[in-house]
Amino acid sequence: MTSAPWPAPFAPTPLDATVTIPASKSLTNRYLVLAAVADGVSRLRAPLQSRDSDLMIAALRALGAGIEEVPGAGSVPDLVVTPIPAGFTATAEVDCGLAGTVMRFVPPLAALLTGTVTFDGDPAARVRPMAPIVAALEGLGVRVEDGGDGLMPFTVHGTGTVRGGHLAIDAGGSSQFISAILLVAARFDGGLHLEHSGTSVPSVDHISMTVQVLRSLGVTVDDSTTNHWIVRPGPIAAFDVLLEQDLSNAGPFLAAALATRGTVRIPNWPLNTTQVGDKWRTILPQFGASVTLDDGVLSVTGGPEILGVDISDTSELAPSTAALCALASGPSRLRGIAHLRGHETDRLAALVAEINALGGDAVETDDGLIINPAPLHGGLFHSYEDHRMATAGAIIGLAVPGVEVEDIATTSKTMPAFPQLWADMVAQTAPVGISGRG
Ligand SMILES: O=C(O)C1=C[C@@H](OP(=O)(O)O)[C@@H](O)[C@H](O)C1
Ligand SMILES: C=C(OP(=O)(O)O)C(=O)O
Repeated sequence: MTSAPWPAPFAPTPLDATVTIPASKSLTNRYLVLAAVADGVSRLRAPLQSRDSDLMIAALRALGAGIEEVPGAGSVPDLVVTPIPAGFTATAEVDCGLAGTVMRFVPPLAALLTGTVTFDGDPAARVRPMAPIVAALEGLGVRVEDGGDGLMPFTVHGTGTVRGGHLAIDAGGSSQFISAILLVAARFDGGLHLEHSGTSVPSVDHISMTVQVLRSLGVTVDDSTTNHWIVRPGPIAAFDVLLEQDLSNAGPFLAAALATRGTVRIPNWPLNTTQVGDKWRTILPQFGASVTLDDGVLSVTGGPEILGVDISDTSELAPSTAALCALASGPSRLRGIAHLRGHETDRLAALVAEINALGGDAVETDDGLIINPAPLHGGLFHSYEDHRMATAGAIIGLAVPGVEVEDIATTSKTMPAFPQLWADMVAQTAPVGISGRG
């Protein structure tokens, strides 16, 4: 169900705000999968609570994992995960919603069980690329029944073991195809030699995250040859981990500093992280912001104007980046993001449509966007059930009076608290006008 249009807070004066962001989706859902196949009971401290993590928890419970909420140190409960018992037989239907991490990461795990597991999701999920996962499982000797198109819905018929060995897939559509197989590969009889057979893999930082998380749990992964990953069969250690905040979801809040020529601070910024969102520290200065990281506090101050940029491989940071480009005084180009056409929506088309509907000048290229300066006006910014489209609209709305975001509740995919956190951030600087239409 969608909510009424959300009048995006307009900030006529510079913000001066401090914000804390909930936990990382990518880390929470990786650790959940790994806890389900680990050698003992694991604990996730301060995990993300969101639609994508809820869907992952429900999926893993349906596959036999025990997942219990217990009081944590803060307001968010910890999760204690008991792994799937050996020999577990599953007959389950997994709802993937629109979560790439659920639809890609869980089928290889289902292949390790005995039984039949059907995967389906939102209508928008049924067009997200899945064929390399289906092909990978079939290549590993697992029977998968689909409609012949490699899309959801499909059913995985597990026999309790996966033989492993050498496997070549084309992961040009999503890094998640690689991460998905790597996450459980130590449980394959012969381990795995995974090879990417296409030209380039997108979102490589997310693959590095997978590799580093696996290594931290004692799994041997060799990624020394480009486009090859070798995982040795063996134990996956149980763990007790405190989740980092989501640095990609920090993006809209940091962008708010630029959109209002103000300052936004985020405490507890991790000093060593595998999250792609750490790249904000190099992306935002290109727009003219000053960025410092002192005593774990990331502080971003917007410059007198937002400069145009030319940036490659922004991955899931692209929608927030594009929102800043739409507010910039010079032309911008975003490259290396063709695969965004297979994200929650076709993000390239959606960004062009919504920026231009507000008077902007954006065009698609083969692999990204060109966004030229143009005076923006208020209007309805559609979110396409895409959390990052909704937050892109919020960024623009800070600088342009009269922007409304359709379906702001879609931010619950990874950050249900977004509207509240955004309002709290804006309220930290008075006076503030709230400017909706009508
Ligand atoms: O592994 C992950 O946690 C993710 C990988 C990336 O997917 P793509 O490679 O499809 O961009 C990213 O965009 C997504 O939000 C999360
Ligand atoms: C692409 C994204 O999500 P998903 O994990 O559903 O692929 C995203 O969060 O930007």
